[in-house]
Amino acid sequence: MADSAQAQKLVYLVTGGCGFLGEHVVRMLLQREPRLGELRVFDRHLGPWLEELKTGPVRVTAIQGDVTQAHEVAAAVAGAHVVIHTAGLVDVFGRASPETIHEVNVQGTRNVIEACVQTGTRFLVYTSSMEVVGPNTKGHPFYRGNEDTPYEAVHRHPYPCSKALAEWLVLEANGRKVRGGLPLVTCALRPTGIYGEGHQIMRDFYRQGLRLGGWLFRAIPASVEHGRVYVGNVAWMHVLAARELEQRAALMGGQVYFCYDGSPYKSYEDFNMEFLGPCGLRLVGARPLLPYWLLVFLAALNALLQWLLRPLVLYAPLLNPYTLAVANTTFTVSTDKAQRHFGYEPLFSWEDSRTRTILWVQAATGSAQ
Ligand SMILES: NC(=O)C1=CN([C@@H]2O[C@H](COP(=O)(O)OP(=O)(O)OC[C@H]3O[C@@H](n4cnc5c(N)ncnc54)[C@H](O)[C@@H]3O)[C@@H](O)[C@H]2O)C=CC1
Ligand SMILES: CC(C)CCC[C@@H](C)[C@H]1CC[C@H]2[C@@H]3[C@H](O)CC4=CC(=O)CC[C@]4(C)[C@H]3CC[C@]12C
Repeated sequence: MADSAQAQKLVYLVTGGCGFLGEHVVRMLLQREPRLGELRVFDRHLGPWLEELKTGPVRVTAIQGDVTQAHEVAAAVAGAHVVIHTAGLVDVFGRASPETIHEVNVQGTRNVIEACVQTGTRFLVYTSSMEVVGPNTKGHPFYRGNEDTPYEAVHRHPYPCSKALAEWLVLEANGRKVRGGLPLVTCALRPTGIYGEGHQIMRDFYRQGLRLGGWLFRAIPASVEHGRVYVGNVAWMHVLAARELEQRAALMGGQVYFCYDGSPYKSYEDFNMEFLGPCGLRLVGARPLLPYWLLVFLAALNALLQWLLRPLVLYAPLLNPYTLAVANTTFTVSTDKAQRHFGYEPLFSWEDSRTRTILWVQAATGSAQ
C-alpha cells in the first residue's frame, strides 16, 4: 500500500457482514473504497441480499462461519489486507447466556487477532461500543464527553463487560508482529446507539405503537440525553479508518474513536419520535406517565420472571434493570478526534439520515402488516 503501489487491489474481510451495521459496511466498501479488489463477508448467518452483490465488478466472497471457531476465522483471514471486525452478540435482554456472550465477543475477537498475527494481516478495525465506557452502574451522566473525558467505567452486565474486554484485547494487540515481521495496526470505533435502515428495535417500537392504536407512552424524562448515530455514518467511519490505518499507523494505532455525526441530542424516546412521528405515531405525555420507582419495580419483576421462567420459556422483554438504567442515564458524545486523526466527516447529514430511516420504517412495516 505504499505510494508506488497505489493501484494495488486490496482484500477486505468484514466479520458480521450480514448484521445491521455489517451490511452497511459491506455496501459502503463497495461504493466508496476504490482500492477494493475482493470483499469477504464472514457471518454465522449469510443474508440472501449478498447474491446481488456478486454480479458487480468487485469479487464478493460469502463465508459462512463462526468467530468462536479459530480455524474458520484463520481460513477467512488468510490473505486479507484489512479486517473489519464487527461480528458480535448484541444482547442486553437476557436472550443469550453470559458465557455465550463472552465466547462470541471476547473469544471471537481473540480468534480474529490471532488469525491476523498468524496469517500476516496488518490492519484491524474493531467495532467496539459506547458501552465500554458507560453508562456505569452508578448512573453517572456522561454529558457530551469525548475520548479523554474522565468517567468511572464500572460494568456488571455481560454485554458491556465483553465489549470492554474485547476492545482492550484489540488495542493491546497493536504493534504485535504479524507473520512476515511487520507490526499489526489496530483501532477501535465506539458507536453510541446506532439507528437507521435495518434497526430492529426501532421497528419493534413502531409495531408496538401500532398495536396500541398509534400511541406510545413516555417512560423516560425528556431531559435525559441519549447519544445516537446514523448507521451510514458509522459504516463510513469504519471504511475511512480502515483506509487510513497504514498511512497514519503511528497516530491511529491503538486508538479509540467515538462514532458521531450531526444527529441531535435527545432522549431515547424523543429521538425515536423523529422517525415514528412522521409514520403516524404519537408519544403521550410531556413527562413519564409512570413514576420512576414503578418502572424500577417492573424492570426488576421482568428480571425475576425471566429467571423463573427460564427452564420453560425465554422471557426477554425490552424493559429490564439494565436497559432502564441505560435509557435513563444521560450519555452523549461530542468530539472531533476521528476528524483530526483520519479526516472523518459524516457522509450523511441529519436530514438525510432522518429521511432514509423514515422511509425504511414505512417500507419495512408496510410489508410486515
Ligand atoms: N446496535 C447498536 O446500537 C450498536 C452496536 N455496536 C456493535 O456493532 C456491532 C454490530 O452490531 P449490530 O449490527 O447492531 O448487531 P447485529 O446482531 O445486527 O449484527 C451482528 C452480526 O454478527 C453476526 N454474528 C454473531 N455471532 C457470530 C458468530 N459467532 N460468528 C460469526 N458471526 C456472528 C450476526 O449473525 C450478525 O449478522 C457489534 O459488535 C455491536 O457490539 C456498537 C454500538 C452500538
Ligand atoms: C421504556 C424502556 C425503558 C426503553 C428501553 C429502550 C432500550 C431497549 C434501549 C435504550 C438504550 C439502548 C441501548 C443504547 O443505545 C446503547 C447500546 C449500545 C450497544 O452497543 C448495543 C445496543 C445498546 C445496548 C442499546 C440497546 C437498547 C437500549 C437499551
